[in-house]
Amino acid sequence: MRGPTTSLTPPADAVAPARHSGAPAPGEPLGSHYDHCFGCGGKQPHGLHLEIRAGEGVSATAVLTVREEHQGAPGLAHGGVLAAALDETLGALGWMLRTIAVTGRLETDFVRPVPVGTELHLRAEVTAVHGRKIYATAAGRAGGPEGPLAVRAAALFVAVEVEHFTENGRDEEIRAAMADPDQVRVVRAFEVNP
Ligand SMILES: CCCCCCCCCCCCCCCC(=O)SCCNC(=O)CCNC(=O)[C@H](O)C(C)(C)COP(=O)(O)OP(=O)(O)OC[C@H]1O[C@@H](n2cnc3c(N)ncnc32)[C@H](O)[C@@H]1OP(=O)(O)O
Repeated sequence: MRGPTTSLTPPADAVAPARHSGAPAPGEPLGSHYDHCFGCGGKQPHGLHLEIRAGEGVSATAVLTVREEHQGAPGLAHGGVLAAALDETLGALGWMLRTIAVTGRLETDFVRPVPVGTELHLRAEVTAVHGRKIYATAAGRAGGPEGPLAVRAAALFVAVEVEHFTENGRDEEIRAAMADPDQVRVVRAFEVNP
């Protein structure tokens, strides 16, 4: 039996990504997809609280300020926290395509250590689309958008229906999410994909 293709190189017949006509203008916040999300949720006390903004084309940006609670070694960020920030910024690209998509594969290179207090400037972009598969890359630079490269990632996201969440999530949270008009608006925004 054949498993999933794990290559992060788009196939030859992949197409260029198309920015959705309803995507926010470059610089505008994309908003959180879920209040309790570890990456972007405003109501998640343990979260990264990333405010992700639309970029040019099919790209997005965010700034992670590395805090004490993000440490993995004395004074240095934990790699898993940095990978989560990359994953979240990449995940927000779904807003630019108006497609609900989840991470299938995330490959991360940790290029240099990231001290507590660093402002890590993240930028993610979709590079290609092949059916349900969305190929994307991301980078995190220390101190500014042109600062030294600290982390980078290549990823494959897979487009899913809202049932991916309703059929797999815990009932309690699903019920609460579907009773929240703001959350329903988020889902509707994704469903309108002409
Ligand atoms: C009610 C509330 C609503 C809330 C509304 C919120 C909306 C906005 C949510 C946004 C959220 C973002 C948040 C941050 C990003 C995360 O962190 S997402 C969380 C982490 N990711 C996950 O939990 C995903 C878990 N994995 C899965 O569910 C399934 O494996 C997947 C990824 C959906 C794929 O399963 P599938 O749908 O059965 O697809 P499948 O047919 O196996 O594969 C389709 C294609 O993808 C390829 N593929 C699949 N997996 C892989 C892989 N790992 N590597 C390479 N290729 C792969 C296959 O080879 C296949 O390719 P082709 O044969 O078509 O060429």
